[in-house]
Amino acid sequence: MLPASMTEMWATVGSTLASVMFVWAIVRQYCPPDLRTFFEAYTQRLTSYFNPNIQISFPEHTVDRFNRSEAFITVETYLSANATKSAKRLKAEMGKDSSNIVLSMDEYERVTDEFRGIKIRWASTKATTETQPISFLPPPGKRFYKLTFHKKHRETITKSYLDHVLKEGKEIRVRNRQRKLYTNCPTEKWPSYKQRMWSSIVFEHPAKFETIAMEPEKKQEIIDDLLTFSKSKDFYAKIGKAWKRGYLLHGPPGTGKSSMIAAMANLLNYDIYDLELTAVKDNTELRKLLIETTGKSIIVIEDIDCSLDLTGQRKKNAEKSSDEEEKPNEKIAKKLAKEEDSSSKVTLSGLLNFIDGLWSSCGGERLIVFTTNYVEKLDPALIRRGRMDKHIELSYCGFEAFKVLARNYLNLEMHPMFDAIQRLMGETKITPADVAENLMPKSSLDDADKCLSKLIQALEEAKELEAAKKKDEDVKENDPTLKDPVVDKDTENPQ
Ligand SMILES: Nc1ncnc2c1ncn2[C@@H]1O[C@H](COP(=O)(O)OP(=O)(O)OP(=O)(O)O)[C@@H](O)[C@H]1O
Ligand SMILES: [Mg+2]
Repeated sequence: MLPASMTEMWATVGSTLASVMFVWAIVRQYCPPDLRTFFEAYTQRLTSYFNPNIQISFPEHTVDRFNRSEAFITVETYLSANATKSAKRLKAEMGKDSSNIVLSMDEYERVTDEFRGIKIRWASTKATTETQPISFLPPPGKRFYKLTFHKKHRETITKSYLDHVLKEGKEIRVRNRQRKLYTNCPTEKWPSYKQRMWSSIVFEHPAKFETIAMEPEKKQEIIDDLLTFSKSKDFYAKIGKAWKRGYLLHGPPGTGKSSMIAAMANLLNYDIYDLELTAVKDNTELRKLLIETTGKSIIVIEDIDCSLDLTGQRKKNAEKSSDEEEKPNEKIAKKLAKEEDSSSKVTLSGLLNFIDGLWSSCGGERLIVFTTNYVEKLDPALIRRGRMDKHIELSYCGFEAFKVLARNYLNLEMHPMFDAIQRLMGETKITPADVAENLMPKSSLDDADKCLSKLIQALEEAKELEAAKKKDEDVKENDPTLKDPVVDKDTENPQ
């Protein structure tokens, strides 16, 4: 039992505390705001004098209050991945694609993190804001994360730990984000505020480098090239070059150019901007589109030879013919050509600027990929190294490429029919798309033998067709009377 004097003392302490709190409540309510702020600031200074800890807070909303602060989101991501392992109260929210649940620290929860042996405390707090005027904006500084550490670690925390949190948080965000496939909207719709320059869907193409059929060494070379590029931020900065790289994929139809672009995006975790050049009005619009793209992306222009008159030849010829005598039909044709021309005025120089002009450096970490079936038609300026740094030829299916397809489609490593296929592939040309189509089982009764027989049959047919064509050409070669009349397309009369 406590002695009487002790009991009395506790009673006095208790009643004094109650009185102080009562008086403080009165002061808080009736004290003029200026005086109250003065008191609070003074108390803060007094406590911080004795408190050995330092606090850094990351408020959710920045001054403009519309956007969530980047720092807050990054810290939130970092903590969701790292600290939620130890937190006892978690908050569950639906992920962006509504297919997964994202966990984060609940409000007023605390967790500890460790960095180079230093203990760091994180708390998720909510500021109790005074009554707000009616506003459509989110209340200022509503939620924030608070980082607390001992003042002797100030240097390490502010210099190294915060960098580590931001870097890791950003990496997790990139890993978790949903990738998008963008396409440019027709320019006449831009002024509408609802219409964006790029519209997007979620990018979920299953192509991977493992499923692309090509020689293993060539494939490895491309993978190494891409991975080296994605890790070369500092190197590009050192050599004074914008962090971007151009790829030209060329080859006959059905050899895997589009599939390779999807595989590239999946390998590097990049978005794809599929640029439809014919829908772009002029060079200025092209530049605007470029500015709207983000980093970690692949800008694709498919069939570049069809998108533009990039050879610079045809127009010159057309101009030349205008000096000569004009027939009525020619006049109409020219008028039509002019009208067509006004729909897209993107020029070769505009495109070159798009690739490596000053504007192209904004954003960084971008691949620019052109595809074409006819590389020889392109202007050499467009595809010179430095613009299109790496030229990749995707060609007809070789035996090594066939083995990749056989593994993917039929789960086959070896088969007695492989020898016949290898021989035939040496004698004739077939695209990977045709091989893939033959290897694809069409019913539950189609087994490996049936699919391989179908492929052999297709190869034999292709071989016969090629032989017949060659024979035809040889006959024409030896008999000049059978040769086709030579037609110059550029000067051809459009009658
Ligand atoms: N190298 C390849 N590896 C695996 N599959 C391939 C390959 N090439 C073609 N295919 C198959 O053929 C289909 C068509 O290929 P893809 O669209 O990539 O060809 P492309 O070269 O882009 O043709 P185009 O020049 O006509 O655009 C793909 O869906 C894929 O299944
Ligand atoms: Mg394609």
